[in-house]
Amino acid sequence: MKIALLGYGKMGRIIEKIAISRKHEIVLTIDHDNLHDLTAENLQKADAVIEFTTPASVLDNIEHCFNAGVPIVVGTTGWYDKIPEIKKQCEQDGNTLLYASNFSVGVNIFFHVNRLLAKVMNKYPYYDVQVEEIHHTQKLDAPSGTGITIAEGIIENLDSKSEWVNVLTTDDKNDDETVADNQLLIESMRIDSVPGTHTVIYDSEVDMIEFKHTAHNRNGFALGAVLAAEWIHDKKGFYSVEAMFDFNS
Ligand SMILES: NC(=O)C1=CN([C@@H]2O[C@H](COP(=O)(O)OP(=O)(O)OC[C@H]3O[C@@H](n4cnc5c(N)ncnc54)[C@H](OP(=O)(O)O)[C@@H]3O)[C@@H](O)[C@H]2O)C=CC1
Ligand SMILES: O=C(O)C1=N[C@H](C(=O)O)C[C@H](O)C1
Repeated sequence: MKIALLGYGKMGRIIEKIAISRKHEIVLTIDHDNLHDLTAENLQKADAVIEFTTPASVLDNIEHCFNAGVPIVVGTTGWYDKIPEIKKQCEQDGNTLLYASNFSVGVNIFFHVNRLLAKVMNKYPYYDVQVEEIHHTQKLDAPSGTGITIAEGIIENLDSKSEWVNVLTTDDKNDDETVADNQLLIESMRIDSVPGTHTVIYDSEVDMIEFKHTAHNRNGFALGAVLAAEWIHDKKGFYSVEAMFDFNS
């Protein structure tokens, strides 16, 4: 398969290696220094695009791929308030996009079990729940996309929570934020070069249940993104990565 990479940072570089190891060809690589090469003609050389850039550039990149008629796999986080608009554009105009807040197999198993656990915890209302996420200090967005997906999985299945709120603990002005009973706290921490750690904590007066995923490196994210490009390149429409993993079947 021919793949175009939008973003050649920490993720773009690992995705390139994994794609080549799976016998794909990288036909275009776009980063900040060669944005002039981001043309429909160049994008159309690829069977699929893999996009890992920044929250500020992802929407323009999606538009470029839609205009060029090339399927896009989006790994960038921090744009999810625009999902309804993008989904509509896919459905109306026959565009193709697959996104994931986290492409790793382990995290997608975690997402699935997190939903099941939240359902179980409905029977035990004396446990309160919160989500913690830890990432490297270069991360631009908070909470993490993965943290949001985990929180949404809890809110959809646990009757006591109806919205999430975020506290970035390095941000002093948020330290005193109070959390209402119906709110699910996502606590974000930025520490050194941590690739991504997510924990769901159910706490009661007598004990605590911790459900945790720790990424040891970025290889799992990158492999998942390449698998997604392989899965989507001949499809049409708007997909989340859940459709690819399909744990319910
Ligand atoms: N879904 C998932 O599984 C995962 C998602 N992510 C997400 O992916 C995104 C990228 O992560 P990561 O690779 O670690 O970040 P990096 O900052 O290492 O890389 C992003 C790259 O994109 C470049 N860039 C900026 N603007 C553009 C543009 N308009 N077009 C093309 N390239 C551009 C940056 O250049 P410059 O530095 O010069 O600005 C940089 O090289 C983040 O949003 C992160 O949260 C990360 C890991 C896993
Ligand atoms: O920025 C990162 O590094 C990561 N971002 C994704 C997120 O926001 O959840 C996925 C992973 O945790 C790494």
